Amino acid sequence: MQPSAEVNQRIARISAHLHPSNHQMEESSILRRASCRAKGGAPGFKVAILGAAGGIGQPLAVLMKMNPLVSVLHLYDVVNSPGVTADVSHMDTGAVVRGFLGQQQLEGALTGMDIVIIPAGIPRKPGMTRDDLFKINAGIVRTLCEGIAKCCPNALVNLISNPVNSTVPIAAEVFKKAGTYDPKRLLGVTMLDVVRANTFVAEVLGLDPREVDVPVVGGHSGVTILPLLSQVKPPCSFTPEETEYLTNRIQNGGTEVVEAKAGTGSATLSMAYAAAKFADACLRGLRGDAGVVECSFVASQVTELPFFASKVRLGRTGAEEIYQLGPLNEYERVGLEKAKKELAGSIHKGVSFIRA
Ligand SMILES: NC(=O)C1=CN([C@@H]2O[C@H](COP(=O)(O)OP(=O)(O)OC[C@H]3O[C@@H](n4cnc5c(N)ncnc54)[C@H](O)[C@@H]3O)[C@@H](O)[C@H]2O)C=CC1
Ligand SMILES: O=C([O-])CC(=O)C(=O)O
Repeated sequence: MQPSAEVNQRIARISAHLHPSNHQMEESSILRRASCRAKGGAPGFKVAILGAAGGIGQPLAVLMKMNPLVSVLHLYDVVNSPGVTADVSHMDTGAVVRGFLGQQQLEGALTGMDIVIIPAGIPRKPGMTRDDLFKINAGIVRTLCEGIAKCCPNALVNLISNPVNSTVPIAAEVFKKAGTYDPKRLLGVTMLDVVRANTFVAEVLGLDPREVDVPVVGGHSGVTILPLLSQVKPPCSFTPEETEYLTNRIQNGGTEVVEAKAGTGSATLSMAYAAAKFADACLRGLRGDAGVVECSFVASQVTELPFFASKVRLGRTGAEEIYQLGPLNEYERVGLEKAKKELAGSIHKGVSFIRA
């Protein structure tokens, strides 16, 4: 017996879905959406990941697909996004997943998004500083932010690509140029420093890391990463040796992973966890939850520098309140001066990249 026209159509649809060529990908996801009942109607937020096929992007896509606050998840990359999308889309969680490949699909990836998370760009190899990534990643961030300014100017941007101390100022300048800049909506992701600090401090204190809260301020590179160990919760004290050990370990956590990975990349799994934790905080803020506070590298008046990482309260419009640093001890005051000196140069480098 010959299959009916309807069955043939259904088979063709399934086949396009399972084997999407790069060009077919968007078309097949449109067919898929048209053929599914009641999908995409769930309440929730729309999230895009740019660089979704990378070391951070892939596990982050899994974690965001698991987040019940996400109703639509767009996965964009310049390579391999069809495979990652097909894979993640099979998870039986609520979010509808759509894939986008290459610059010509950037608009589709961004239109209508509430949050855009950016882990696009090259990672470090042993012997490199984060600033060594500037040459390549600055241009990538500029292009992606031009897309955001055009397609979703009101989205919250979670910027992960290094060097964060320069890429956040780059993004700000792109948005200013486009006339869409809202400092509350541009958030440099420094959450991994907090995640590491909580873990290392908990180890020293013999506590569960989930009970520990360490504010980490400044920026996201070397001495600009400044853990405020005098403000750890639950309240505790450290010997000078413990303070020195913890500060160094937190500041060099990224390098520890880069060296252990021996040329194959930098932190991806812990970073995906940290990025998902931060994005979840942003989503809860957007939903209107009270008291959502995390550290982030943002436009700031906490110091004389135009950008600085500190605790921020996340709300319906982004970083709605930026907290002062609070009382610092002598060790932290010296650290703050070192951090500001290096940060000033990195911020200037980012700003000049767009203004020059
Ligand atoms: N903020 C933080 O705490 C951390 C930041 N990072 C940074 O995150 C970035 C990504 O790291 P990994 O995922 O390990 O690198 P990766 O190389 O594994 O992945 C990067 C992805 O970006 C994609 N990509 C490149 N150009 C693109 C473009 N124009 N548009 C969209 N996608 C593009 C690549 O195709 C690749 O799939 C690096 O710059 C790294 O230094 C890494 C760890 C922590
Ligand atoms: O160290 C790197 O290059 C990646 C990174 O930012 C981190 O792990 O904190």
